[in-house]
Amino acid sequence: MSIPLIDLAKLTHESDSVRLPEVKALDTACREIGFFYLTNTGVPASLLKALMREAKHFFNQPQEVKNAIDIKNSPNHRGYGNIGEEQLDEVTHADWKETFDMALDFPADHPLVAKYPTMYGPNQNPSDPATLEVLQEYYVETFQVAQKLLTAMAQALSLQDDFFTRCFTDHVTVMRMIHYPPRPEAAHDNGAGAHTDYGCVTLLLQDQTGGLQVKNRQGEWVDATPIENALVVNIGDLMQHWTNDEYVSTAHRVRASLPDVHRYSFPFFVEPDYETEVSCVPSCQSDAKPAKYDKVLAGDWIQSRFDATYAYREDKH
Ligand SMILES: O=C(O)CCC(=O)C(=O)O
Ligand SMILES: [Fe+2]
Repeated sequence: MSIPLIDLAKLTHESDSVRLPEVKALDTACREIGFFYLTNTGVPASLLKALMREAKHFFNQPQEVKNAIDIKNSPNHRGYGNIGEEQLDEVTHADWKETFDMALDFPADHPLVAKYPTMYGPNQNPSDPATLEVLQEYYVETFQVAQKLLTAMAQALSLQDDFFTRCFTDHVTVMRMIHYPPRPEAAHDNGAGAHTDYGCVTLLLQDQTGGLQVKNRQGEWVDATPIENALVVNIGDLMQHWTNDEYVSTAHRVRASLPDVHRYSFPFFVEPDYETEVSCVPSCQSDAKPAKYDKVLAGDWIQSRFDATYAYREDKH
């Protein structure tokens, strides 16, 4: 099974005859493979180029500059993660990649920071203001894409339009930059080990290198070949819970770059307010198919997944 294309301009079109078939196609993609390309996102191509440029600039800096904002020093998981820090596949190797994470910036005296200090708090920003500006702009633009997409998903699931978007007031959506450096010839080739994502949906921008693979229902690894200016979207575990396994959170992985290739990618992990109560939506349960999962707080769920993949967080709380 290949990865379908979904057009955001059609998903948000005012004419039913254009919008409804696309919402149906979105629904099918979420059920059958849990992955699709999103085209016509409205994010300016110039911003995507600027982001790529700033990522190269950021990761190219001397190690001590990056270490100054080491994620290990952030109780709430923001900043720079060195190679080997994250291991997505719990049974094989640490990932061959370096990362930078940012999210909404909550001042240290905000009540949510006191309540959930491992999820809310300040960012650790790159020192170059030009980089920060581009990252913030991309965060704002991509969050708008996420809101449109979540609205279309609510429609696909016969829910009120704002069923999902109303859970995004103090949300913990994370924007990440990843650099997969060339790996030494003899090293293992886990760029990112096989895993599912934790949140609602992930919107991924990738460069033209390739390497991302998706496991289809037949258990085969399918290449998510880059399409210029399109985002690769996948369903996360929280959305799978929310929909009683109707929408599938699908395993994916990244093969590490060849010895002389650098790859850059930008996942945007769309995650709702910590205190969002996630229990099966009405349209996904029936007498024949009762809710499979207990109600869970979105933040508790995401937290437990973080702790499993980042060694340093295990003794944090
Ligand atoms: O780099 C990629 O293409 C995918 C990364 C990914 O799956 C993740 O960070 O969750
Ligand atoms: Fe992922």
